[in-house]
Amino acid sequence: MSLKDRSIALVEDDPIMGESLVQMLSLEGALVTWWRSGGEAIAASPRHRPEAVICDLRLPDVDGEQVFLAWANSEMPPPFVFITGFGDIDQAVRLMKGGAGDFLTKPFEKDVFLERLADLLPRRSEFAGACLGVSPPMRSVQRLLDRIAKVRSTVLITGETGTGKEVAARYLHGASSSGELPFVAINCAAIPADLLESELFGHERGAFTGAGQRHLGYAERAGGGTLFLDEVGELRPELQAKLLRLVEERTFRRVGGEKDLAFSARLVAATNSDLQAAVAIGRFRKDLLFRLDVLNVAVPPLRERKEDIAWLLDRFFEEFAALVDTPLRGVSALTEQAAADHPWPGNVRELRNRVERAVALGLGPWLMPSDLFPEALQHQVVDAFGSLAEVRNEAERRHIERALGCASGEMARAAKILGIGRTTLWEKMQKLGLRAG
Ligand SMILES: Nc1ncnc2c1ncn2[C@@H]1O[C@H](COP(=O)(O)OP(=O)(O)OP(=O)(O)O)[C@@H](O)[C@H]1O
Repeated sequence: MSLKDRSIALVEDDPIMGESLVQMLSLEGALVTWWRSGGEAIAASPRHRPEAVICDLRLPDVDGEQVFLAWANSEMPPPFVFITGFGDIDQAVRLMKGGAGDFLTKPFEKDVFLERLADLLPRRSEFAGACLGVSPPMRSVQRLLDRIAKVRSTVLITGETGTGKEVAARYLHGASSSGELPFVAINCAAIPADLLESELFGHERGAFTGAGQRHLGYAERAGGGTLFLDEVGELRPELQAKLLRLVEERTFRRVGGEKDLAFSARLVAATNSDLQAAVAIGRFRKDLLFRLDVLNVAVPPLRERKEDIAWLLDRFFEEFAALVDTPLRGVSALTEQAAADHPWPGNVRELRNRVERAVALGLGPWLMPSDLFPEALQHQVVDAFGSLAEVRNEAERRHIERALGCASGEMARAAKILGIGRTTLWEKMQKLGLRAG
């Protein structure tokens, strides 16, 4: 697999080794960010989302393991390739068991290094096959994104926090013809306001104190791919003006630069705030909103698409159960019921976090409501108990609903998925008060 336009981070204190790796990767077309200390890499970890990190295990300030742990706690941790000396192999093996991607012992051959790195990079086309949900509202969001993927217009994705706006943006990117090009994400609220401009547009050497070398911003690194601006409503007025120029004229300038540079990526902005209201009180530019909101995709909150809850529960359960040695065999019907009744103020993110914790701590064999909602009082958990018949009916109802969802309401296909005859399915649906479609 080619490294062209893949964003790679390097954590290496040795200037000779660092230079040579940067050169080697750049020659392959990779977009490289080089941090010369572990501290620098840790400080940058919440903002930068490279597709892989190459990290020296022995760094002068903090251990490479600490750098790995800082990234491992992020939402989409990138794979790590550790560069180790002979004495560090035990530690490297332990890190691989903990989820790092690979390690190479110095000295290593260029071709071996590039091949092992390329193997670790996520395949971009995988995004295209992803499915955003089984509920009717999410299926229509997915259909809309499939249509938008065919054009290059700017997109505004709206929705409450944690609903999956970035997941939707990644899906759109993967489904586009530029899906092999970079997807560069930036959270406008997570970067200190005074750094944002140089992070977004880059800076020239000497543009300000500490700007020791030219730095390419996200707009430039996105190339012909997608630039995803999350929480765009948080941009300060000066940056709103610069973003307007980016969208209107499709050009930008690095901080301290004199040349206009062309912006060739598709811009996808996202917000969980009401931008119309922000315009009304003068906090957001009306002309910018007009330019961003060319195509609008509204991701509904999880409470408005309850069919996705059990589906996501299963997906996250499988994802986390595969990572640890757990006695848990699956999610109980009671837990599905309790999850369906929960309002999910933190949306999909909350669900994912709850499943992660439940899988880590659950004693099994089934993930129970108290694993998912440990804060609930004991008596509430007891109240959630129904008779066996109630629980069985509820589980059947949910399973049939999911099968119908997957079969787009077609009874014959749903019956096949469920492994029962059409008449049996029809009878069960009558009994449970379900309708197809
Ligand atoms: N359809 C989905 N399938 C699988 N995981 C999802 C889905 N939607 C959201 N998630 C997961 O939920 C979490 C939150 O998603 P994401 O970051 O896309 O939400 P967001 O709306 O962009 O949040 P914010 O407003 O806080 O930026 C992530 O861990 C993401 O992987």
